[in-house]
Amino acid sequence: MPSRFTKMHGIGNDFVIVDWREDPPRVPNAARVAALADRHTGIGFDQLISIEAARDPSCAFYYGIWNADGSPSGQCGNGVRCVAAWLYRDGAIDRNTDVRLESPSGPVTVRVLDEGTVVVDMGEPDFDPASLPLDLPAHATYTVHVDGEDVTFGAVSMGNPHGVVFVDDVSDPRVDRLGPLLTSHPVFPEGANIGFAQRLGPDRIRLRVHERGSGWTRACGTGACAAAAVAHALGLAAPVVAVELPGGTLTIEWHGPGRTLWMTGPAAFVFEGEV
Ligand SMILES: N[C@@H](CCC[C@H](N)C(=O)O)C(=O)O
Repeated sequence: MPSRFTKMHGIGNDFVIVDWREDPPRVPNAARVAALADRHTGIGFDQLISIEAARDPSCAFYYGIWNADGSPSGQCGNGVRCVAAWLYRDGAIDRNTDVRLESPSGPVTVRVLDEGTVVVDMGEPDFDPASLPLDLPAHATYTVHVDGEDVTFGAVSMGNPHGVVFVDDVSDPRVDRLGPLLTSHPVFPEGANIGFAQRLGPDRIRLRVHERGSGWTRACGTGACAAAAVAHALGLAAPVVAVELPGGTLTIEWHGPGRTLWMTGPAAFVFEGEV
């Protein structure tokens, strides 16, 4: 792994970004990633993100994503905004211009509005259980038995797996208990990111996300997309929703099946480093 990195965050979901554009594709050692992610003895981050040469010729660059435990992911909403801001600062892409970037789960389109704000076309939310994967027959919502209680959730893939549980209050201790249990529930054979969504009105959701491979994070971009998409599909949300996470707010716009979903939010530089 090259020693230089950029520390960034998207509303408190923090990343180490590494520039591997000149290097052949590689998979970092999971134990090494976990050691670097350690907040006491490493750099500390929720995800490691590499910027690499695109494999798909229709895309400008590829980005790889690894969680704090070293496991790979297919998508990262806050991360892709940071990748776009990094590429803009580097002079590799222009502002106010649509640029296709390749994630492990396929292309997304980013537009840097200024160095601190990025709009992303995240593609169409995929409610097919096989896409997560989720080992249950397709339905609007699913109910599983967890720790002595029945828990109902909606499920969607945003390029990575999400379960969304609607709750009266995201600060309820029940949320802290259920998050890790649902993330590793056997109905999700590859694990899942679990969002707990408190509906504040048709255009506002408060959300906390327990992320697969990284635990509770201050924000999860794909989690915000998933919560807005599930809420819209259940008739609980308008097409444009402000999703309040502990670290800040994202704007999510989705007009329903057949349409792609847009996420708008900030990307911030923290420091440059070397290990
Ligand atoms: N923080 C991310 C999601 C990162 C990946 C996730 N933990 C997974 O394993 O799928 C975001 O902003 O979307």
